[in-house]
Amino acid sequence: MPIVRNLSRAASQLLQSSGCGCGVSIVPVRCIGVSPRQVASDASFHSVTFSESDHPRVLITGGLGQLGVGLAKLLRKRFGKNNVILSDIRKPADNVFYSGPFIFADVLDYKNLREIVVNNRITWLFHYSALLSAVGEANVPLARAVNITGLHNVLDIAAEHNLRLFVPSTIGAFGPTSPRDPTPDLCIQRPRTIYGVSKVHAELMGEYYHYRYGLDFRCLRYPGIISADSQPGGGTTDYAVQIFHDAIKSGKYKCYLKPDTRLPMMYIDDCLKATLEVMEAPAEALTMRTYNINAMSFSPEELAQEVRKYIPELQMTYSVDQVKQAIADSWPMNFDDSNARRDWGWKHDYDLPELVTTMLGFLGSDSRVAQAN
Ligand SMILES: NC(=O)C1=CN([C@@H]2O[C@H](COP(=O)(O)OP(=O)(O)OC[C@H]3O[C@@H](n4cnc5c(N)ncnc54)[C@H](O)[C@@H]3O)[C@@H](O)[C@H]2O)C=CC1
Ligand SMILES: CC(=O)[C@H](N)C(=O)O
Repeated sequence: MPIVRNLSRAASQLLQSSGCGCGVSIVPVRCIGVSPRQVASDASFHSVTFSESDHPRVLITGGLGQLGVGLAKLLRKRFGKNNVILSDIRKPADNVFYSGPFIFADVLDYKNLREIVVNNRITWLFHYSALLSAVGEANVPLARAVNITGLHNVLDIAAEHNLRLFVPSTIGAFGPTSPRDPTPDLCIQRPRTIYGVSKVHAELMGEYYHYRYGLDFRCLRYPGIISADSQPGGGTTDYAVQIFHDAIKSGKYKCYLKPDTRLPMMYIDDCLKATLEVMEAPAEALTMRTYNINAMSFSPEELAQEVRKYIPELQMTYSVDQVKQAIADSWPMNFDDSNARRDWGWKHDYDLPELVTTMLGFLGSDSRVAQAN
């Protein structure tokens, strides 16, 4: 078996020469030349003060979606404005562009992404780019490219440059054969959407890179996220955001899921708080690298009933979208997040009543909320 012997000798020589002595640090560096397009990064990114240099240097990919702008705001408050770079392939609104560093980054362009990480001395990466469940089913090739090839690019760059990497997963990483009430961290995962398949792949690849190359990979499975000042990007849980807008505007909402479809949900502030907390948690506290997090669980009819406490005239009708209903019927109804609560002290702040008053207050129905209380 001379070939096998030679291969294992070569591997052990590489391991010994890796420098850190831990035996896992050979990183999957891709053989590429120097990019011909050495874009000078914005001069203001370089003007890091002494105290700012103690903070991580953060890049958020896919940052112009429902969650990224809020995450940038939270991280900038904590680490300083210039230490957090928001990126996307879309054009930012003026208020986002002027609120801190923004850069174009296509996660499918490996060399450009690598250049951004190097030029800006990035140390933490939040990988938010993705096509969500409903839009993913409408364009499987694109979802496969962004969610899987994009992830591979990010993983290699993170491993090569020793980054701490956060990749969100989702309730959509489970499927009809998973236990649904509640769904634990470790169980059967056979999702039936390209979105879910790509997220299980992300969980497994991230954990593999952690054990194989020492990558500091951290992952939370988010429930459906509800926010007032940002629009969802084409998921199955989006109804729980739209209902607030329509209830205030017209007093009517036509729901695409059946009235009793129960799904785990969370207010955006809790989601972003959890994301920062797991990234700041000491590595020793993490017994796993992928955690469920949860806050509440409700059906469209239960949400409508809570909204009617403040907008009694709300009329809810149902026109079921078969694709979204089939997806929702295969997802968890309740999420077991006891490991996150035990390991790094996860605790949500918003249950259904607080969610509803906060959303209505944000969207301009404060007077109705005040009258009802
Ligand atoms: N919003 C939610 O309810 C949940 C979100 N998540 C995860 O959190 C992350 C962020 O979610 P959202 O902000 O809601 O998503 P979103 O769909 O609102 O935003 C995704 C962003 O990715 C960008 N993008 C698409 N292709 C790209 C490419 N080639 N290169 C760079 N960027 C690209 C889009 O322009 C978009 O701004 C996603 O990974 C999602 O799977 C997980 C569970 C629930
Ligand atoms: C729960 C999610 O991941 C997302 N909101 C979707 O519905 O696709």
